[in-house]
Amino acid sequence: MEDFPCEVIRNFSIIAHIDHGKSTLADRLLELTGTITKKDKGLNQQVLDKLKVERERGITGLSLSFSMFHEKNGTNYLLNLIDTPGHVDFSWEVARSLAACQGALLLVDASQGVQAQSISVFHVAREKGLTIIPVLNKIDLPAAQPEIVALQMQSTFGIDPADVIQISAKSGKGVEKVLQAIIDRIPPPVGDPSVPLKGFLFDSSYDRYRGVISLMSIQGGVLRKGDKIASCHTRKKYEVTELGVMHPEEVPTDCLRPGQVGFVACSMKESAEAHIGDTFYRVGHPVEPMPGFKPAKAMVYAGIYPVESSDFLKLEESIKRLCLTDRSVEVTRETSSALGQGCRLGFLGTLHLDVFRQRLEDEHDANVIITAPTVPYQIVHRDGSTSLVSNPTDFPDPLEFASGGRVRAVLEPIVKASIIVPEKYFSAMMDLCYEHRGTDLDWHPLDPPGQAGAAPAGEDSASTATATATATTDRVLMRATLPLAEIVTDFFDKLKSRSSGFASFDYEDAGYEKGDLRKMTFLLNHKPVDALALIVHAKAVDETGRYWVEKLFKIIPRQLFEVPIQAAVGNTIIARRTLSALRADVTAGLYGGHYERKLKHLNNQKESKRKMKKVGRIDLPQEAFFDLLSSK
Ligand SMILES: Nc1nc2c(ncn2[C@@H]2O[C@H](COP(=O)(O)OP(=O)(O)OP(=O)(O)O)[C@@H](O)[C@H]2O)c(=O)[nH]1
Repeated sequence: MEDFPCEVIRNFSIIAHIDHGKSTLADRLLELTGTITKKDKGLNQQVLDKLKVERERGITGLSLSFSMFHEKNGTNYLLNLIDTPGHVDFSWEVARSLAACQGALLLVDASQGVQAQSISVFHVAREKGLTIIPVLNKIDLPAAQPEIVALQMQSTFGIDPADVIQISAKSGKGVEKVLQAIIDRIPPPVGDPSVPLKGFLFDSSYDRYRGVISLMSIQGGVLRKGDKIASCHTRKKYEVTELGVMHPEEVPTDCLRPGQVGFVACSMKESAEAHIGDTFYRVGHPVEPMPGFKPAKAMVYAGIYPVESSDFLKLEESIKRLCLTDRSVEVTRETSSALGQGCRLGFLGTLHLDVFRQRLEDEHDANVIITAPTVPYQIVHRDGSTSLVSNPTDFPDPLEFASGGRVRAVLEPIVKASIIVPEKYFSAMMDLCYEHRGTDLDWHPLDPPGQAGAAPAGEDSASTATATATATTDRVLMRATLPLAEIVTDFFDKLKSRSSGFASFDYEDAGYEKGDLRKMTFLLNHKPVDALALIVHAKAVDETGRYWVEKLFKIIPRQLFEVPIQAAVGNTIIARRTLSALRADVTAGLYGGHYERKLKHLNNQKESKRKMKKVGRIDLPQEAFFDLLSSK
């Protein structure tokens, strides 16, 4: 690695909206630099496919970060592609991993145009001061409109259309120019080998035998096998057992030098110890950590319970195992009187939750009930202290807000959302934002005047041409401030269905704001069911109460006695329905003449029902909760 000083190194990332061709371009670059030869292409294609599947499912599977060697005009360059996570839930991690780069390829699909995530990743890259190389992909598609999309990039990002490189990552056309631009336009990293070691952790994966494998970028000093290093964040110490470059598989090296990027194995046992954005130093030689480090924070919480209560220990074991490979899930045990033992899990977002559930079901064969997702609320107490509440059952009751109560206010997380949509769906999107307590709504046209809009995100190439033809209107970029709680349920589904799939959406964290919120409880036969408690905005109390009571009414099986189903806020009942009793037909077989006997039977039945009501509680099967919480 001594042969590669900073001047011949380029560290870059590919940033793009989902499906715009990031992996395909990475694959082409590997091929063009001979990292994957045509001969073993088949084998490596499998490696890439496996990576992709892993990434789609596990999110933290293996990274697509690689080192490539490329000779140009007699100089041997070391090009490091640094992968960034591809979903909005991880936008904060994207920002961290970009800190290891000096440049980024901004990849935009020429048939779909600039999308919401293209804009957010562009801004992150620009804030980091990276050199941005605009690349238009998929120019081979009949629906591609490279000139129009280049103008869109000009009006949205201020990019000179002359700087835009047009490629087809699929066929390889134009990809050579991308390689040239990486060398010509991206500045080399700076770093001094003689200063104390400073390693920046930008990604990690998990290996069953070796524990956590970190990907690090060396900012200063030299890292060698056997070195004792420590984390600035946790202060934990480790010994480097293996290190090297990803080419594209692990290739051990003697050392990693400034500006270089590689893998480091150092007996780190759990993924949770590998914090993206953490800085490592040589034990005894502390350094100033890279700026702006914050550990990943969970934004969506949900309780997870086994459908069969007796499966709890098995479920807990499965959750623990999955957490070994996913550093960002928070886990605590919780008990519900309705559902028994379970775990409360914190996720980065709802997609993260879905992926986790999917993995539990697929890889661990678990059958689980997941409670409604909740965001973390900040409770401001009268004595000035604050606490976070992420479980509706811990949310203060209305009495506690009253004068003399312990709570002064509740703050809820809010986000700044961006939506890109053809103008004809604009008013539907505005309504959607207002329905979800959107404020500060602001918009402006995205496409230069008179240009046709592009195809909906996610369309496959075959239908892209038709889709482009239908979207004849210009597109607008809308921005709004929304409470996070409003977008963790069905916001995204509504956004897609009300825009016929044309809207793209992204959001970023925007801190906390005061919210007028209430804890809603549901009572079955006058008993509150903890697993169903919700936190609801004051204005939505009536509607939400009625909706859930109706849903419960449909799902709960009738009992031998009457069951009132109620929604309540504090002591106030918001909605009620009553399940009538199943009437066992004790008089069947008795006919007309025996009137007195019939009456006697009916009276007996009434008496026994009264008894049942007194002792009556509902034994809701877990499956009923499953139906209730998994249906929309
Ligand atoms: N026609 C055409 N299709 C392409 C091109 N580049 C990529 N694709 C296709 O576009 C789809 C998405 O490409 P990927 O490389 O998986 O996109 P990605 O950005 O890595 O996707 P995510 O990892 O899901 O964000 C795939 O079906 C590719 O085959 C291209 O230049 N032309």
